[in-house]
Amino acid sequence: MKYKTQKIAIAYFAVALALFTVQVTLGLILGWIYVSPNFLSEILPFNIGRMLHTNSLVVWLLLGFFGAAYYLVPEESEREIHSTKLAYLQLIILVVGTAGVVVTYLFNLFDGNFLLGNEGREFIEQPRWVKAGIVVAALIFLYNISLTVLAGKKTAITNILLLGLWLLSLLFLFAFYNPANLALDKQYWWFIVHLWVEATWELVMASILAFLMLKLTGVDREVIEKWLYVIVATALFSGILGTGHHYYWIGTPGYWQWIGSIFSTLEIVPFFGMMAFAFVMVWKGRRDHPNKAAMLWALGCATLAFFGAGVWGFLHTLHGVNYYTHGTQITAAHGHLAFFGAYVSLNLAIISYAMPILRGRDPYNQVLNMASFWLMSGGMVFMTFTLTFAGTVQTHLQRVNGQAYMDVQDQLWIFYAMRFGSGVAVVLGALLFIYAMAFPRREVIEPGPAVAAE
Ligand code: HEM
Ligand code: HEM
Ligand SMILES: [Fe+2]
Repeated sequence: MKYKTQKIAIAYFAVALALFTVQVTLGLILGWIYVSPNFLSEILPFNIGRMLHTNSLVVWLLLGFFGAAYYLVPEESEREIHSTKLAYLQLIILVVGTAGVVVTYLFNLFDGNFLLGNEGREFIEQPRWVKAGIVVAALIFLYNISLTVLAGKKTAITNILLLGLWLLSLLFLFAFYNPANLALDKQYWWFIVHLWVEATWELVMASILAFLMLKLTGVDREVIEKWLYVIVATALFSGILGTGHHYYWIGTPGYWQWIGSIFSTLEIVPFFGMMAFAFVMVWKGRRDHPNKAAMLWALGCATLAFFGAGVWGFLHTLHGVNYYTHGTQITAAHGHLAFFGAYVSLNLAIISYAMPILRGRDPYNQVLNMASFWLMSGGMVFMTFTLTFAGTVQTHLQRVNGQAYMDVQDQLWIFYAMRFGSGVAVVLGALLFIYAMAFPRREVIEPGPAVAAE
């Protein structure tokens, strides 16, 4: 570790991983409710658990991005972070906001209250006071990081990271705009939900991957920067108009069906680019970096993101297909693998790389970390298949044959049972990851002098 303010990242990563455990455990509960619908129905209704599952996902991913920024910006800018105090203040605000959300959702408090009640729009259900807190925290973060970058060396990696973080924060402001007209409400709602994961977060992903490749493979910075610019340009070119794939059936004009189909198909390009980038860098790289687990997560991230977002996204993005699959388990299959591949794995990659350095622990539990990669990724891939099968059957019975929703659900039981099984693997993988990062490696018993002499 070259700069002492990089240590801020430890706190962010620790809180992120704690929330990650909460998120996947809630997923498991939701998965069990699908198998046994009355499970916990009095204490934790499905809709509340679902809000907590998706919101904790987004919050921990963002905390991970913030942590990644606090780790890599000093190294890139060759400067300490402008203010350590502000960085911790930002974390405290976010933790208090998260606690507020959990309490409000769990006990269903302040229903309908303008400031304190939850808003009920998927992913941005947070009460308005929490949203305001998020904006304050984001402003503190942007101020702190921007001043650091401006005072120091500017690299393509920090420029693109900052661009992504600024744009995603600005887009969050649409969370305050909730028009009464449902079509308009949805139109702006996708500005956050879609333009986050399919535009601005992609910039964050590309820059963090670039940083990891720079460190892990030792390829020249100029080569990495060229790739970075191409990826960012194709991401923005396709992703912005690609929002149209959510405008097919919400009451917007019909031309969106063509704009959405064409541009969202092009969204495969940046994800393919990131995968090709990662593999070409490893192939060209001269460095044999000892942290193989970080490399595994980085390559896994680029690959699973290509499949989850690119391939599974394309599967249902043409409007002729989406007409049938909209809002079925096909959507859930894609949502899970895309989020896991792109953003969960990205965070686990940078955490795997940075934590051993931050905590001065090298060698660390690397083999366990790699085992957690296979367990978690295997579980998520299996879950994606079970949901894809469930979604295919559902689409046919419900959308083609016209059977009632609940009658169809009854016939999908076996897929949901298998999804639950894969969820168990994911949760175990997550716990293993945390164990590998949190605890020192057991001492390796060196051969004694007698053995060595043989
Ligand atoms: C890191 C891993 C995970 C990620 C990234 C993730 C992500 C998500 C996302 C984005 C949604 C909303 C999906 C949509 O609107 O289509 C969701 C819902 C859900 N997730 Fe997960 N999840 C993860 C782990 C799990 C696990 C381990 C389970 C357990 C089996 C699970 C079960 C569910 C269920 C049952 C829903 C509700 C789906 C519905 O409304 O029909 N998730 N998750
Ligand atoms: C990492 C990037 C991505 C993530 C995290 C992601 C995640 C999601 C999630 C969670 C949903 C469900 C939203 C909801 O209805 O609540 C969704 C919907 C959708 N995604 Fe993605 N996605 C990504 C990239 C893509 C790409 C590249 C494509 C196209 C090639 C795509 C095509 C779609 C389509 C068509 C829907 C609407 C499904 C429906 O009509 O029900 N996604 N995505
Ligand atoms: Fe989208």
